[in-house]
Amino acid sequence: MRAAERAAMDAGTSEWELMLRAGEGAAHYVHRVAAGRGACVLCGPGNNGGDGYVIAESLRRRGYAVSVIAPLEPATDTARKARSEFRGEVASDGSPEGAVVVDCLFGYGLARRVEGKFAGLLEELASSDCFKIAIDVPSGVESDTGKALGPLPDYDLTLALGAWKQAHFLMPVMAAMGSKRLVPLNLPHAGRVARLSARPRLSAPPKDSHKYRRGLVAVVAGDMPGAPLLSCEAAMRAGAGYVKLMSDHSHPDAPAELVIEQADLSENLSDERISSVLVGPGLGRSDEARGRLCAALESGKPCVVDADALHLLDHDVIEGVDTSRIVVTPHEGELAALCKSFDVEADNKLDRARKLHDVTGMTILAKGPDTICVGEGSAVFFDAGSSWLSVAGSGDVLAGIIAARLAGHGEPVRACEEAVWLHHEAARLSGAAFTAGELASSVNRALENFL
Ligand SMILES: NC(=O)C1=CN([C@@H]2O[C@H](COP(=O)(O)OP(=O)(O)OC[C@H]3O[C@@H](n4cnc5c(N)ncnc54)[C@H](OP(=O)(O)O)[C@@H]3O)[C@@H](O)[C@H]2O)[C@@H](O)CC1
Ligand SMILES: [K+]
Repeated sequence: MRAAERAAMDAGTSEWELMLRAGEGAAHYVHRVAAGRGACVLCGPGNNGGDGYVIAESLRRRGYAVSVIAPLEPATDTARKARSEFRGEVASDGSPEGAVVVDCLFGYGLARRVEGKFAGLLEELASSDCFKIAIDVPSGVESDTGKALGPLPDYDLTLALGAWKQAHFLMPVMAAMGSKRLVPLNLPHAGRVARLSARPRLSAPPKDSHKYRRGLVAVVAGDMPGAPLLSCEAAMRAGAGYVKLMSDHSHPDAPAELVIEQADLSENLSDERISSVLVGPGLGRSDEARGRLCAALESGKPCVVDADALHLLDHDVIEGVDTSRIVVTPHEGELAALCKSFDVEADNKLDRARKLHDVTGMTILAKGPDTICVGEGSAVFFDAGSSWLSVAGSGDVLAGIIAARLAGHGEPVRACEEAVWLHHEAARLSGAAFTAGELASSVNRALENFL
């Protein structure tokens, strides 16, 4: 964000102009929700506070009763200019009062724990029943990592300025931001920025399609039959033309359309019509399971590695394998296990996923309420899906969807993005307290909504 702002300034746009765009753009939203009711703006010493004075002046000109509380005088030239342009009163003390309170204490310049008067204001805000708006990011939050450095009220609305910051899509702060909106500043993009996954557009199979062209997914099963069946169901409903279950067990509950292949796994996986392989759900963690994982990876096909298989992955297992074709789908505990196996250390989820990708070359879909995908290109973030997705078998369904999308086009990051959207949409269609089986059977209806 700083680089983008610097580039805009080097190209002739002043910092003041950027602050006006930010403040006026945000004021527009504040005006819409305040709808004439009294507003209070909390201003910090940096440019986030500067935005606050611009917002306050914009509201004042619209006829609002606006109060401003600023515990410290502005510390930057641009914030001082914003302060001098505000024609209303500024108090250094007081309580946030008014139907709407706008929090401009700190933005991405927050550098240490919030204490003293600033912490007091955020605590009062937290216990108030006003409508709470955070400008850029909630003021007690480190914008790169989402780490809380101070009190974190439950906001109703967060207005990101110019671009999304990583904290907008990371837990636990993501859950405290309320609705999120982006105020455009018309900045050029610069450097490695956070990318929010855009709603994908999927297409129906072409007129001359046949089952292999749509993709043949091989699901490698192990000791436990239930999980891979969920993955198969999801893969069939996520657009794959053909799904085979590679299993040495009998599956009396398997649907008639699922082909089950037994015996020599490596031989079966050498079928050149297979376009992706999923291994992990129900695999177990025995030596035999490890052998099946190796067979899946050695097939050279694009491969989704999930669940038990994540505990078996290490440097030896991926030795000589083209890891750019591998997608791993760890939840928090599995991510920690993978980091241990590959000697990766980092103190937050995003950095763990990034480093794991750098060390292994695999695409990492780090699951959770704040799912992140790190593969080729910049990290991809997602808006939260239904919290009902926290149910056993939900990951098996997601893995099956990824395998189906991967079978269709072979692009790991794209497959992950499409799958997360389909998974969220299937959850939305399934309502409350659904089972993983119901989730899997909603995937084709979800797909229909992206055509
Ligand atoms: N640059 C641009 O072009 C544009 C930027 N824009 C806006 O600027 C925001 C970034 O502004 P910023 O860099 O001035 O940082 P900001 O978040 O206001 O805070 C820094 C100040 O707080 C202080 N401080 C830090 N931690 C503290 C603590 N715990 N407790 C107490 N004090 C603490 C710190 O003091 P210091 O650490 O230097 O002692 C410094 O004085 C950005 O989020 C967006 O809203 C938009 O207007 C668009 C144009
Ligand atoms: K803020």
